[in-house]
Amino acid sequence: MSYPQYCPSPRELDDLELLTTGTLVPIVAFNEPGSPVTLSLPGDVQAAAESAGGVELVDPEGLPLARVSLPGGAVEPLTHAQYGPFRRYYLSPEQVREQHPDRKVVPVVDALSEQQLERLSGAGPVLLLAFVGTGTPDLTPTALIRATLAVAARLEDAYVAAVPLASRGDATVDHALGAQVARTYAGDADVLALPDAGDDATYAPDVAAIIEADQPGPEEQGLVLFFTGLSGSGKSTLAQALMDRVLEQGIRTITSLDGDVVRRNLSAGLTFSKQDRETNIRRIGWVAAEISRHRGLAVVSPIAPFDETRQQVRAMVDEAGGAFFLVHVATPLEECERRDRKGLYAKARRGEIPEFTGISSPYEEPQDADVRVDTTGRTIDDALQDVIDALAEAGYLDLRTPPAAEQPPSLVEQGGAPATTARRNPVSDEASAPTEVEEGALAPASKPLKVLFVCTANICRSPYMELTARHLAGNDPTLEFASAGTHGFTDEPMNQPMVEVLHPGTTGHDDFRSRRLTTAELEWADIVLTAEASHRQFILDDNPALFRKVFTLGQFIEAVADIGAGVHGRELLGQLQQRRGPATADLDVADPYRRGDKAARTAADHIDRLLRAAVAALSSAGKAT
Ligand SMILES: Nc1ncnc2c1ncn2[C@@H]1O[C@H](COP(=O)(O)OS(=O)(=O)O)[C@@H](OP(=O)(O)O)[C@H]1O
Ligand SMILES: Nc1ncnc2c1ncn2[C@@H]1O[C@H](COP(=O)(O)OP(=O)(O)O)[C@@H](O)[C@H]1O
Repeated sequence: MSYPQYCPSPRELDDLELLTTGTLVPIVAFNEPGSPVTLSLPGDVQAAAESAGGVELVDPEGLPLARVSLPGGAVEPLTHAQYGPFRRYYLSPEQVREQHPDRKVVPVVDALSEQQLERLSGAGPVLLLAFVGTGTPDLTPTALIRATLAVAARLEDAYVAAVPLASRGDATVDHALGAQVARTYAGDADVLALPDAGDDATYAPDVAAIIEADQPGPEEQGLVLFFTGLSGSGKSTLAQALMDRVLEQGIRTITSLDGDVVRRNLSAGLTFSKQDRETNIRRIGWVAAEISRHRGLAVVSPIAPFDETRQQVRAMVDEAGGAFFLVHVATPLEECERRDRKGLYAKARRGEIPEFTGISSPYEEPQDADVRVDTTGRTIDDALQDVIDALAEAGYLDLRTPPAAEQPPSLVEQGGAPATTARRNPVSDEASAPTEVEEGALAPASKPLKVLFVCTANICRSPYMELTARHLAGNDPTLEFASAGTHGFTDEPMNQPMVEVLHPGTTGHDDFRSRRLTTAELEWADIVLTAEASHRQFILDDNPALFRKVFTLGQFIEAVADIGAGVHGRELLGQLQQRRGPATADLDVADPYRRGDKAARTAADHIDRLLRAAVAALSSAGKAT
């Protein structure tokens, strides 16, 4: 009967290696009575192992390392771990006694100080035994070996060996086990235990440099910004606004793992059962932790309703050496339900969505949040400020100072797309030279404002918007228009029912051909106006940094109405951020495709109403003349 396979924890993997090399003698097997060297199997694996008589332990990549018999826990090695930096220094007690006999063995769990070095210089031939197991050194294992090699180079006669003795989280047990291992390595020679470095310790310059490089300050550390809260609480909105600020500062890059986006990609197919939600969050946590391992910044915004799973993510990030910062977007259920921007709460109340968080599935309020923000009755910028202040206070990220070149908001060019890249003008289809506008610099008032309309296939609504807007604008030199589709085919003509409802005198429909939305077009545009919220979301999923310039046409007009008459062009764009309301479904322009002439007429009338207000507000012609 074949043994079930199991990949143990990092601590257990370290122990396995030590058991197979005889490092832990007199302990020779897992789970000896009273021994701290344990292997714990999940219930199903334990049951299968008991009936098979043992378990096969594999490394995280699935390579079989050893068989462990049950009961008894005796270990039969299959392969030795052969990889990892400085592997050549991982010597067994037998190898040490053979290669480096009669040396005092000095256990090392941290970089050695100048004072400790001084102590060693008169000690004769030594073997510095670096304890590099999981959780033992404060430094990473590689840095501890590097620092120990640097110290050995300063001594007259010293060698270095490494042993992966892991911490059990109990100082007394760790100390006893460490002493026992050191004695095993020493054999007949002595063990020389150095006193702790103490607070006044100083380090040789090369050792100090190794410590510093290994322990980045909080501002250089990887960071996982974790927004948790009910659906509609404002997680994505705040996360996106925060990412804008990070990108504007230009110091760090970001990986965004938005709840909805993850569900469409990394977690496609998962449901909202407790188990699937946990899987979803652990996947997000795993990816985010890997990003933090490489000192990146990951911004994640799932509901993450369960405390235990959030704690697991915290532990994963911690293990990867990153910092975990929990933002509880604590907008109460009543407010989220009032917003109901996706209409999901209403459905959940009607029983059409089972296990809906806050209604029929629990949300466990975090007790360990680094900051708690209730967005009720507050502007996005105001709520964001709480997060920014808390981040700065924690020392991870200081977004309080605006970029040096910050200009008065009404004059700053909108959007986060780099302004120095070559831009294609989608209207004329000519490649334009790189613009002379530097990021953050004033956008010359004389430059036309570029408006991009977006719908699904660029054959009904967005071409109608483009052509009608141009018709309404007449010869207005302050405006340029283009359109594109999120999906669908390119080079299709405009849909005939929509051509039929164009205003008399509107030109361009004969030559019009559909186009798929590209990054170049998004960069070209000063403002992007979409037919539906789903188009806006589609763009923001891939380009969260464009948050400030993408609106649904209906959402834009609501904000314009709020700002009032008399504000035009770029000045208007500057004020939009403060007046931005939600892109709710009732503001969408319904899709008339294949729904007959009446639907085309309805869509055209709806668009006309919105466009008249839009063109009047976006045009600076009245002001310029
Ligand atoms: N049953 C149920 N409960 C909660 N939410 C639901 C459900 N069904 C669909 N949705 C939509 O999915 C979004 C939440 O997905 P998450 O991946 O963040 O949820 S979880 O963390 O796995 O619990 C959430 O999006 P946000 O509003 O952005 O939070 C909802 O739009
Ligand atoms: N102060 C605020 N902070 C964040 N969102 C706000 C605020 N005030 C109103 N809202 C609105 O609440 C809604 C929150 O939606 P969203 O950010 O998608 O939430 P979640 O990602 O938590 O589901 C948006 O429509 C947003 O415009």
